Amino acid sequence: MTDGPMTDHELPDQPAVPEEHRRLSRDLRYWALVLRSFWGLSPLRVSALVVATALTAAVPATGIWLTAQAVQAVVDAVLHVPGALDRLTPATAGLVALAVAEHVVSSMSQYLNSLLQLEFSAKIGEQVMVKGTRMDLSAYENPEAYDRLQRALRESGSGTAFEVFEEMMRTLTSLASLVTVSWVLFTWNTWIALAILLAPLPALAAHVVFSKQGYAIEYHRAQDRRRAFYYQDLTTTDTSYKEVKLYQLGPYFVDRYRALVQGFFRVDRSLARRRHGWSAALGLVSVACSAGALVFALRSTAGNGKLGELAGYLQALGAVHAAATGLLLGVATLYQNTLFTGNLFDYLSLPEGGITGGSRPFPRRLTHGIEFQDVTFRYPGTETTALDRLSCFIPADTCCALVGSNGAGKSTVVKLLARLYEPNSGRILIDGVPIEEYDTDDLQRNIGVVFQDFIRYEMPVRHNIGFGHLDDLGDDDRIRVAAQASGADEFVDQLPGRYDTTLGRRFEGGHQLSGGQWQKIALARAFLRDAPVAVLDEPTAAIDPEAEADIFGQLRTICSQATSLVVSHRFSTVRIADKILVVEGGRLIEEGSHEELLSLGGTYAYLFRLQADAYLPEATA
Ligand SMILES: Nc1ncnc2c1ncn2[C@@H]1O[C@H](COP(=O)(O)OP(=O)(O)OP(=O)(O)O)[C@@H](O)[C@H]1O
Repeated sequence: MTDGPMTDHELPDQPAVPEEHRRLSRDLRYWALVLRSFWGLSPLRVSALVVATALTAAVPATGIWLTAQAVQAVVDAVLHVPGALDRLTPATAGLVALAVAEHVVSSMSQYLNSLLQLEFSAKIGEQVMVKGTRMDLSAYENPEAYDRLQRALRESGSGTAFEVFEEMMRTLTSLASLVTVSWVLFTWNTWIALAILLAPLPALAAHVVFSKQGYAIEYHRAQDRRRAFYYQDLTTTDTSYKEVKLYQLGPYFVDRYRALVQGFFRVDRSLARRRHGWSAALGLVSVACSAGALVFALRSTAGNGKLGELAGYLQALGAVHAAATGLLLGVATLYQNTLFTGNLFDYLSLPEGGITGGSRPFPRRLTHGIEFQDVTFRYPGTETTALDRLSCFIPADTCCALVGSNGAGKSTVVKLLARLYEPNSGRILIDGVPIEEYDTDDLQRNIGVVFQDFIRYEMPVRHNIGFGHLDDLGDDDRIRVAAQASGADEFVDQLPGRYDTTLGRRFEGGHQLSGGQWQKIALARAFLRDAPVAVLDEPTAAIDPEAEADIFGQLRTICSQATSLVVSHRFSTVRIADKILVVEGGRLIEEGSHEELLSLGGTYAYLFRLQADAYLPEATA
């Protein structure tokens, strides 16, 4: 994919709307999903809305008929036709009653609509969140899947699903209005009825065609839109500000953004030109048709003297135009919004968490250990082999270190152990039992992981640590003990609200921490978990040497109570491990204790000496 936006040249004449989206059956499925969602919110309100819709639909035809009756009664009264005034009174009363009823029903519909909209937007946001928690990690790490997720998120906030529901109701109303008005008109004169009914069609056909194209453009633009947002993000967030400023990257990102947005504009402008050109041209055909209907109606009335019907035709011209416009715009908007809403419902109906486990509870303490047997793994959608028949053993109640150069596969080992991915081949055994036999939730509850890119929750310290074990959120003692273990207690005690101080800058009163302090908080979170398996991916990277020494002491304590895996580039951390596993290119190349590996004189010894020399050049000279 190039970095430039889609240009006019790349835009196909017949846009490549994905095949799936062309199918009516698919749209019907989305409509059914929309209806089911709204019905689920409140069957009573939806039923009331359907009744209101039916009543609204009957208004134009009733109005036309009553107007014709009233006008004819007036004409007859002027001509002194007997009984004319008797017909005028009920027709007038009917028109008044109709106006009142229309007002009441329309107010009620608006109220019901706004309630449903509020309920739906609250509910759908929650559903998207819940779904996000149930998706596999691959949905976040694979660009295509991530795009889909972003589109769904956009739809959940944009209200298009509600518009689909609203349009469905409006389309039904317009359709029913057209049918009832046609019925009245056809009873008067077939040709006039046909002319009136067909008049709006040409002008609106263009809208349907161009809505499809509009959608196709947006659909294919998803990546570029995301890129544009990304450039915006880089120039407007606190985390990127310093580097963007000092490297003077601002103008570059603005230029990239501008190039993308101008590309969007060019394509949109071209579409707008064609859309409006065609609409104007076809609109003329509609105007001609309406004029023809008017001429017919006038001539016919001149012949038969039915002025009541003429009044009905004149009113019908407006009513049919409104209903047909409502219908076709409704269908076009419905079509477009259905496609967008499809993103949301497709996402909500994606298969959840392909990684399923068995029912075996995870052991409270390992007795044998963790074993990778010939494990091979490729990230979904890639050809790179991240782990290549990796075999290694982490004995129970020991502290193992995983070392290797960048991209060697260390974090991938952590992800497989935490069941965020499944190996393509090979087995992972925990206490001799294949990992997939354990209940996945239980397994994940029993692994305390500190990821390299741990989360900095912009919430109080208590939550930042308490999230390690939610049940302990209110247990001050346990939270403090965990903070002591990671060395976080010292600076937390200096914070204005201590454990209730909000961290980060996003929210009012927030207190920003240094990188190392955040890391200590993340460690405290893992310590609180008190899990039988502890995995620390670069646990001390941002921590000062003094604190590091303290944390090592704690790590030793943890290691004596849990089976631990420490991923680190710092050999001062690594050397405390009982066993060190050296990986390269996704394979285990060396293993043993620090001393054993040093005497082996292989990769580990080389890397260790490299680092030690950097610290103590004279000592090792
Ligand atoms: N989400 C991903 N999608 C595709 N490939 C990935 C993904 N994450 C890692 N890889 C690839 O898998 C291989 C192993 O990556 P991994 O992150 O496990 O290395 P690592 O040893 O932890 O590296 P580092 O020391 O830099 O953290 C690398 O070739 C990397 O490019």
